[in-house]
Amino acid sequence: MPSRVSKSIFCNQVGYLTSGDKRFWIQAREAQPFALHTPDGQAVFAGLTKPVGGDWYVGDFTALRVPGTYVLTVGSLEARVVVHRRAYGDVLEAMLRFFDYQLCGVALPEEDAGPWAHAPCHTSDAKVLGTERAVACPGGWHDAGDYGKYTVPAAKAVADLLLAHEYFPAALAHVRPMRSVHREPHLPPALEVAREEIAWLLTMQDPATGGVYHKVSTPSFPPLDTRPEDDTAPLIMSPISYAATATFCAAMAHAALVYRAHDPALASCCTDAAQRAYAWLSEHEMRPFRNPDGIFTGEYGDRELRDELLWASSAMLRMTGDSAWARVCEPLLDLDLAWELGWADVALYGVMEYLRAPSAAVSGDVRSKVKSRLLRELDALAAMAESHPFGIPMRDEDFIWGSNMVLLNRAMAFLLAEGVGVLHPAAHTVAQRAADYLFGANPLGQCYVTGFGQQPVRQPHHRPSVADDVDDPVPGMVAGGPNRNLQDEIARAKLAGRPAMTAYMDHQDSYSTNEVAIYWNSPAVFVVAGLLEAGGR
Ligand SMILES: OC[C@H]1CNC[C@@H](O)[C@@H]1O[C@@H]1O[C@H](CO)[C@@H](O[C@@H]2O[C@H](CO)[C@@H](O)[C@H](O)[C@H]2O)[C@H](O)[C@H]1O
Ligand SMILES: [Ca+2]
Ligand SMILES: [Zn+2]
Repeated sequence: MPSRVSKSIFCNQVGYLTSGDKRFWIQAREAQPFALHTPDGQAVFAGLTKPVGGDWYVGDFTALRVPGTYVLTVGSLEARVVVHRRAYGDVLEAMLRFFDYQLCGVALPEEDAGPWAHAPCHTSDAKVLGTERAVACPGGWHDAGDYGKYTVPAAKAVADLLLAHEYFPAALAHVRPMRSVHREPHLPPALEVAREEIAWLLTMQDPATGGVYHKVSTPSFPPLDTRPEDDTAPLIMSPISYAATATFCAAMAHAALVYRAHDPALASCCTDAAQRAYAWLSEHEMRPFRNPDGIFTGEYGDRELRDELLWASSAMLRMTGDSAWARVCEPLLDLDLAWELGWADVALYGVMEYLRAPSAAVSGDVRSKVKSRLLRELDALAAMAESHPFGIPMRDEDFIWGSNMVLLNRAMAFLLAEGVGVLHPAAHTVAQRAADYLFGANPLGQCYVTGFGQQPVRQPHHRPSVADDVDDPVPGMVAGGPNRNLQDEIARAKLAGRPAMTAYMDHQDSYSTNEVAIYWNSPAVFVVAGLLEAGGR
């Protein structure tokens, strides 16, 4: 098939860090000279693109380390590129403020939320399914484009934000959350934002048994053009589940450590909650959650629950420093679980908790075995990135529902590993390629974050953005991204036969490619903060 010649330059539409590596892509039949000029026409850099597979060519202008706004030209094509020490400062702030926009049960005032302000929503108690028991479970974040609040993905999102704070506090220090919606004492930004979800999670634990409800939602998804405050169907608490209780336990144990220095009262609540949740796990079987009759919102079903037990057990190990927990974790670390950071495959969170636990509490042999496997996992991802035209650790089969999260989780794994001494030479290159891809360096030239780039997401499957009378969507939201499995009507009608990396549509009805979710934004916050922190040095 004749190779196609680019109609555009595919580059990071948000910008490039002054000291970072800087690349763009084009489609061509042979290598092309390229140049960068200042707006007044002064040439500052010239180079030649190189083939990277198929008809893709890459241009590298890493050596340009003078901050500024430039015009990149390749033949008759041109693009505007920004080079700056904090090129990702604004997008990082917007991606963290997304969680405040998702807040449930509070008024988002105009002074903070701008035109996307709204009145309090979902303020009624929830009924425990099948009973007359009412539970107050206010606050927390709407999960995604819907208004459900689900324990399992909440645990991932919270863990990611806590990790971002622990790893990259300097990069996050400049971010301004919506101050008016947060209680005193004000905390470092990621902790301030995450505290709202932690406070809601605590309401999801059954005081009598320590078990944790799987979700609170209306029976069905409301229509897409429903504003939060207009979603007044009754709230139902779906049954306690093993997955919810285990991921809750892990998130609480992690939070207990992080908030000890900032909000001791919250930290001690988290400690108790984690202990009671683990006690429930010890008395219950690993039973996958299934939507009960009459409940049609998101299921977050998951048949493999040993990874959730690993995450809970190793979080308890790190929280207590008690080596007895290591004896529980070690056999689970030996299993052939998927070491990932997903909402269903969570083992890598457990691995990280184990490796970050006090060394006196773990076996030195197991620790080094775990580190070796982690390095092998990263080697496999690095090999994928090496053979991908855009340098991302993705194969065609990885372009599934939430593929942008898959990519961001993989980049996050490299940066997490660095924090426990598992250094991979490809770490920062993979993280930068993931950001380049997310911000526009992809075959669609799509910047997958609302409000950013020359071609931002404009029609996300996000009820507040659809239902309001504001043209622009809520900013800072990461869209799910290409999904080759055609899992919504629009995708089936318009995307059939498309190459995996282009099976995406910026359409409000394409929920399987264009929704947004708290646990798609959370790895993005981690990775972009990591790039900023490294670039800021
Ligand atoms: O769309 C984001 C969420 C909006 N709130 C309701 C949730 O139910 C929804 O979550 C998504 O729900 C989808 C449907 O259950 C999940 O999709 C599944 O994701 C799996 C991979 O995680 C795929 O293997 C599988 O084919 C696909 O159906 C996807 O991960 C998950 O992010
Ligand atoms: Ca699992
Ligand atoms: Zn709400």
